[in-house]
Amino acid sequence: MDCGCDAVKTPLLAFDDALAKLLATATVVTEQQTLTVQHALGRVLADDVISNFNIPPYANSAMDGYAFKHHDLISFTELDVVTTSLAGHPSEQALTARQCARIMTGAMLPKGADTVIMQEQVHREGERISLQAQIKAGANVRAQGEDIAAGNVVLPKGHVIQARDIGLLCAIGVAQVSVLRQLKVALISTGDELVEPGNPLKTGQIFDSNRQLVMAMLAPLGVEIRDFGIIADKREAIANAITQATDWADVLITSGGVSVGDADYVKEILSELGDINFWKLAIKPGKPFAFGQVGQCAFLGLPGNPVSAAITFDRLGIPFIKLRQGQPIDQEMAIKATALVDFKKRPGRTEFQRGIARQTTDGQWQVESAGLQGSGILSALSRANCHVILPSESEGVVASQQVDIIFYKYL
Ligand SMILES: Nc1nc2c(c(=O)[nH]1)N[C@H]1C(S)=C(S)[C@@H](COP(=O)(O)OP(=O)(O)OC[C@H]3O[C@@H](n4cnc5c(N)ncnc54)[C@H](O)[C@@H]3O)O[C@H]1N2
Ligand code: MOO
Repeated sequence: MDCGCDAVKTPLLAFDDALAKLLATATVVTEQQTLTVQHALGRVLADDVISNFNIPPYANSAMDGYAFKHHDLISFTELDVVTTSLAGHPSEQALTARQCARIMTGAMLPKGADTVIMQEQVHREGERISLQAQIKAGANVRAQGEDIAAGNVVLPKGHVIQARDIGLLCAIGVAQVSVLRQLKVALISTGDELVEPGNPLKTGQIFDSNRQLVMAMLAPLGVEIRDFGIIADKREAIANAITQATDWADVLITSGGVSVGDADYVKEILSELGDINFWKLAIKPGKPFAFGQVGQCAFLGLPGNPVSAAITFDRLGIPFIKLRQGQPIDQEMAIKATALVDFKKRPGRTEFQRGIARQTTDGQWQVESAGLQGSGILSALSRANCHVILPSESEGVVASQQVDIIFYKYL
């Protein structure tokens, strides 16, 4: 039993139950904004995007060569070159029997043509060509609308815009899109011992690493971040910072002060200003993680220990924020790996240990420990590439047994 602390009174919530509770409250932002396509990367579409154009808008050549009517080949072995079609400069001349057009890749097919032969497959003398290869009707022609038909939905509402979609949107001539607004995320570190990196370190102080780590994890999610910095372990200072942050943000992320120490005010103040949905999880690291609501703002109270902050934010914070932003949460697949060492634990909490997984030549996965598993050991977290997941009631695994791993994506 723990030390006479609140763990005695507050039962630990199972990881899956905590995640389910968290996600159950995750309402998606509804406000929309219009953005130029260039600024829409990573954003969530608020409406379907419909193409006003056929793409390609006109039948065109896939090769540099000669365009002609395939039917002519029944009667003729040679064709006269009567016009030229360049990309951006279509030929005005319609082809008649036994005629062909010099044509370049991307150029519009002249009227009367339905097939293109590449120039390497013809013999040209003056303005006459003879075909040196068999060719099928319609060969090397990109049909009008073969990629996208006018009126089709090219990207559905709710889609997260990827780099490749920017190309697609530009190809259909869309300059602006309607997207959901960014989720506003505020960050606070608490602790008298904390100093911003780059400043001198006095006795009893450490550098703040949690806020920067969480901000780095948030970067690919494209949220709007406001950094409220380091707040001293003083009730009033913490209450002020939390009030300011929750007035502005959709989600407040705090680090530290959620355990049971004499200066651990964060959880206490959050419960005074709002409601704690749950506190204390049956997970390791990250037991004192707290979740709740102050006014319209949700808060995620990360434990101060750096690895606990990182792991709880990865396992609980990222899916919550993705869902609030209207993004689908990652369908993570735990895979089986052979433990190369013992991964031991005590029953009672689900553990997310730091592992280094590698694939063998026969495609099997193996995992070793990334080092010390303490919740302050950032060097092991940095070396690791995956969570080694040890179920709550297990005592871990011994070397050569199979264990579940999940690769880091945001860490
Ligand atoms: N009597 C008990 N003590 C503790 C318990 C418990 O159940 N009973 N739980 C332990 C666990 S588990 C964790 S995790 C920590 C969490 O404590 P807090 O969230 O209150 O965090 P702090 O006490 O403020 O700090 C803990 C640790 O982390 C360092 N820290 C804090 N913030 C940062 C930061 N931004 N960057 C880097 N390092 C940070 C801080 O200096 C402490 O060393 O409580 C255990 N104690
Ligand atoms: O959960 Mo604490 O995070 O064990 O250090």
